[in-house]
Amino acid sequence: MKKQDMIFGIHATQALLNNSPERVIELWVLQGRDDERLLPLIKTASSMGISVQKSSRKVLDEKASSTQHQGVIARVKAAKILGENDLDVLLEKTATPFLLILDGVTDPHNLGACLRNADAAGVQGIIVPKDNSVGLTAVVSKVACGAAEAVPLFQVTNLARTMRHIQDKGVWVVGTAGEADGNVYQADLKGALAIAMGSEDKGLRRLTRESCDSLVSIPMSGSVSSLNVSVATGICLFEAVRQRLG
Ligand SMILES: C[S@@+](CC[C@H](N)C(=O)[O-])C[C@H]1O[C@@H](n2cnc3c(N)ncnc32)[C@H](O)[C@@H]1O
Repeated sequence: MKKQDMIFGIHATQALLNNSPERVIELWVLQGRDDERLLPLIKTASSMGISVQKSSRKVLDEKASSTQHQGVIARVKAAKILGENDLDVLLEKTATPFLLILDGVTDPHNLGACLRNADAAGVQGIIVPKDNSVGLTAVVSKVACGAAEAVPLFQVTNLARTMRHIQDKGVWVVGTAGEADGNVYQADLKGALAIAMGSEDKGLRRLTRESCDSLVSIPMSGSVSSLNVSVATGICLFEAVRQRLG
């Protein structure tokens, strides 16, 4: 397990300082970039006693292995990996769980976008299988715009078993697949709920699909056969939000 990580981007770094400042070891900011968006961040970090170092763009690009750092990189202690026991703690204290299951999403941009959607929709936690899924990388954090530091990600060994476990605790699991008979707008998404999304290439695995309480599709009118998983996630989560608000 890695003991340290890099997180970059203004929103991701700000969220980290807000939610888990104890994880931040030091910040590197772009020399001469004392602009309006970076200054509050620099001030917050300095007030917490976190060292802030000025570096050239070239150094920042190298540290982030990316040019997408927006002039700020945080060196952080790696986040605690959450598992089945942590999920139980969440379920104990949550009256009406609203969860997202991602069955093998491998593209960091997709996981980042799903985290961002989940945060915006008020999802309390995301469940992913430990194997064959992307974890919380720096790119995921950057794309998630702060949501990776706000929404807990539970990495479980056996997804089907975890699904049965949350079902035993009263959570209704709705899987999504283009060929399902019922559509997401007809489904009841109001109670304790987990919405399960499949991977980019294969969709839901057979066992995951068979473990769902129901399956829904998003109606498609055009010529493409499926939506990007993060787009489909946003549609399903916000249909649930619409119903839960009503
Ligand atoms: C890119 S799709 C996977 C396509 C894959 N070839 C398949 O056969 O399922 C990734 C995930 O997004 C969701 N998704 C995409 N389009 C959908 C649709 N029209 N209805 C329901 N879910 C959809 C599903 O969770 C799917 O597993």
